[in-house]
Amino acid sequence: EQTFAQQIEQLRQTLRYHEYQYHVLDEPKIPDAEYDRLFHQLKALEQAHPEFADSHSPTQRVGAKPLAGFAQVTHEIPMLSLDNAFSDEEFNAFVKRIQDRLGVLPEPLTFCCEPKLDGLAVSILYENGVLTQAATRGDGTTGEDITANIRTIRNIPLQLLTDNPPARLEVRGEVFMPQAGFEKLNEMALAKGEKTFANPRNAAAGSLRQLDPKITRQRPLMLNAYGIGVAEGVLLPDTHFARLQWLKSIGIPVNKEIELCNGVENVLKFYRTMAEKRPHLGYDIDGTVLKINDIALQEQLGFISKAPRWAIAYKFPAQEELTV
Ligand SMILES: Cc1ccc(Cn2cc(C(N)=O)ccc2=O)c(C)c1
Repeated sequence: EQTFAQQIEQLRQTLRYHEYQYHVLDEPKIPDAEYDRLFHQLKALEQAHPEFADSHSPTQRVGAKPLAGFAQVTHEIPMLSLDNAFSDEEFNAFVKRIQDRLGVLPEPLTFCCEPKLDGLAVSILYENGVLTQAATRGDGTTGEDITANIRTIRNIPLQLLTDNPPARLEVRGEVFMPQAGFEKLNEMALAKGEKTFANPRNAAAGSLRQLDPKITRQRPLMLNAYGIGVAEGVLLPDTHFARLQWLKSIGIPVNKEIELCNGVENVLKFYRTMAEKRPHLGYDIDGTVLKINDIALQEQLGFISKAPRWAIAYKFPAQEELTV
């Protein structure tokens, strides 16, 4: 015979497991209706026993009331934007710059190749395994606190699926609206004489900017993680691809098209394959993101963050140190 507390905790674990199977592995073990039944069973138990309330329960996705405005969040690590390439030649020039900086390496460079989802970049902070804050990218340094809205997105876990969570883990990813959900949303908006959205990206942006989470909750948004910002109390894998696999293993959804490519030819093949897949992915992408997979090499290469691309300091030769 289980106590109510045990029943409630068991249902929470069961729901988290099924959310992982459905949203992260795309391998549901039960029909949607069965998940729905369990979900409402937990809700009823929690309402009957408020002493066991827990804000991280799978039932706690919609905040109480609308916000008056969005607080600001300063990113501990800036969320920088990417340089663009628009041709094979420009990508080759990018690789050559890397090789010149690294010095020619024995084996070909390994790239982690990802589709570039056309949505909004967000930062989601988990402290001791529970979701505590989420923010938009903003200008890269400061974003808006959209925690309440992010909590309503069903494929974002409110709690990481691990027994020993990191003290702090910042997940970075793209929030997007699949095309089918976008079309359904615009149909409903038309039927209600409300404004429609021009494209899924605008619809996602508009949905995340809602002050009332009850509205955001009705929007078909999803997250795909693409990286890690702050990480404390955990030893991360030493390649980007392995880090994404780790995120997936603890319940964070990662795009299934991501793959490793050795050498430039295979990267360009990935780019062409994604161009072919683009019309039937079910969500908008505006290109690919190609990253050096090895973290040590990433750190060796660093960022061109502060330096503007349009200005350069042309210095005089160093003067001989004045000896006194
Ligand atoms: C009514 C209803 C309930 C749940 C879902 C989607 N879904 C399914 C599962 C599942 N099958 O394990 C788990 C989580 C979840 O979000 C839909 C589409 C509709």
